[in-house]
Amino acid sequence: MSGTEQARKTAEGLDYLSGFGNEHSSEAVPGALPHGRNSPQRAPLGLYAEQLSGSAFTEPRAHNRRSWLYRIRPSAAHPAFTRTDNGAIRTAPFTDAVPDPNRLRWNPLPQPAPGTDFLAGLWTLGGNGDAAQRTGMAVHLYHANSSMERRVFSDADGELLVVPELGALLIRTELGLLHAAPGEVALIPRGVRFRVELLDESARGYVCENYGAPFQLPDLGPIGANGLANARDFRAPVAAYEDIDGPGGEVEVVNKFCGNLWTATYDHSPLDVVAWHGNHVPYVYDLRRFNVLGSISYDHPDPSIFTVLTSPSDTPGLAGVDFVVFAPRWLVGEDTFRPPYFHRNVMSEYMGLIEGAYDAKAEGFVPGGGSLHNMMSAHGPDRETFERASAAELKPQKIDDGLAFMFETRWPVALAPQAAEADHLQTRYDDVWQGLQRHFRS
Ligand SMILES: O=C(O)Cc1cc(O)ccc1O
Ligand SMILES: [Fe+2]
Repeated sequence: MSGTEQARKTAEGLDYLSGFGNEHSSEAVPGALPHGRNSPQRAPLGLYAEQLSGSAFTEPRAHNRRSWLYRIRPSAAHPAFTRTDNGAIRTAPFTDAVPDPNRLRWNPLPQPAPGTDFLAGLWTLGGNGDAAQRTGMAVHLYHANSSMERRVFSDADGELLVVPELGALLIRTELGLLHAAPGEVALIPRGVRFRVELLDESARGYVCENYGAPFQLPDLGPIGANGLANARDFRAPVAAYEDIDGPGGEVEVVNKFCGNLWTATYDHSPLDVVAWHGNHVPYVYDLRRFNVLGSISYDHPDPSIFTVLTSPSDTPGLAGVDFVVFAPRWLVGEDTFRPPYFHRNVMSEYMGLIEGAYDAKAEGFVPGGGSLHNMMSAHGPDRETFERASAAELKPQKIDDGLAFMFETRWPVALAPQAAEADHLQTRYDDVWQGLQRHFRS
C-alpha cells in the first residue's frame, strides 16, 4: 500500500471528542490516564507526565488553557535546536515592504517543486503585530505535493488555523489525529507538534497564524444560546501515539520561534502521547455546519454575524483577528441591495475562496486566490455585481454556489516582499470598479 493509501485508510472513520473549550480526556491504552491527580509519583504504564500550558498559569479560569500529556518520553529529552532555512515563512513585525493602501488580489500559488511538503510549501503573504509580543497575526498560503515524512512541526509563535482549499489532510498531532478536507478547518494550538500527511496528490489552502489570544467562540448576545458555530460541532482528537524509537527511528522536529525555524533530530517520535486530558487541544470543524443567521426583513447585515471564531484583544469587541465564513444561505431582504455593500472599514480584511464563487465578485476572485482590503480601503461589489443586484427581482434566493472566508483584523496587514512582488499578484484589480456609471438625477 502506498503512503497516501495508508494515510487515507487511517483517516477513514476517525473517532473524535465533541465540543469546543471542553475539558476533554482520552487514553489510547486503557489505564494510561491517572485518576484523582495529574502528576502521581509514578505515572501509569511507565509514562512521563507533562503539562503543556497555552495560557499563563494565573489567567482567569475562563481563559485558562493547559493539557496534561502522558508520554513515552518527556519533551525535555531532546538535543539542541539549530537554525534552519525559513523557506518562504515570514513573521511579524513585517517591516520589509511599505504598507500598501491599494486593493490587492492574488491568483493561487504556483505549482510547488516535486517533494514539497506542508512546511516547505508554506508561503507568507503578510500580517501585523509582533510575534514576540504575542499580538497580531499572519496570513500564509500553502501548496504541497508530498507528505511530511519523518518530520514534525510546532509553532511557538501562535496557533494555526488551517483552511484546506484543495486536497484533504491527515494531521497527526501530539493529542491525536485529525482529518481535514476542503470545507473543514483545523485549529492547532500554540506549541502542539504535528505532521501533515496528504490524502490527495496535492494540497493547497490558507493558514491564519494567530499570535494573540487563542481563538474562541464569539459571544452570541441577543442571538441567544445557540447559533453561528455550535460548540459541539468542534471535534477534538482521541489519543493516538507513535512508538518510534532507537536507531533508524530519527525524527526531525522543526520549531518556529520568534520568526525563525529551528531544527533538531530526535531519536524518537515526539508524537508519543499515550493519554491526555485538558483544554489546550486541536480541533477540526466543518464549515458547512455553521448556522448562518441573517436579515429576514431588510438590509445586508455586517459580516460579523458570520464569525466562526474570534481572537479577542484587550478592547472588548475589537478582535486581533476574526475568522468569518460566507456559507450557503438564503437571501430574502426586501427592497435591499443584497450583496456586500460598498464600504471602507477600519478593520483590515483578507479574503480567500474555498470553492465556487463569492457574491460580491463576478470574476477574478478564484478558489485558492485571495484579496486584501486594508484599513479604510474602498471596496465592495464589482461593477458587474452592482448592476446585476440593482436590477434583480427580489424573490427569495439561495446562495449555495460557494464557500468564502475572511480573516478580519484590527491592524493593517503589511505584506511580505514576496507577496508584494509575486507574479501571481493581479495587476489590474482596480478595474473591477471602473465604469460604475453616474446615475445621479437632481
Ligand atoms: O468585503 C467583503 O466582501 C467582506 C464583507 C462582506 C459583507 O457581507 C459585508 C462587509 C464586508 O466587508
Ligand atoms: Fe469588506
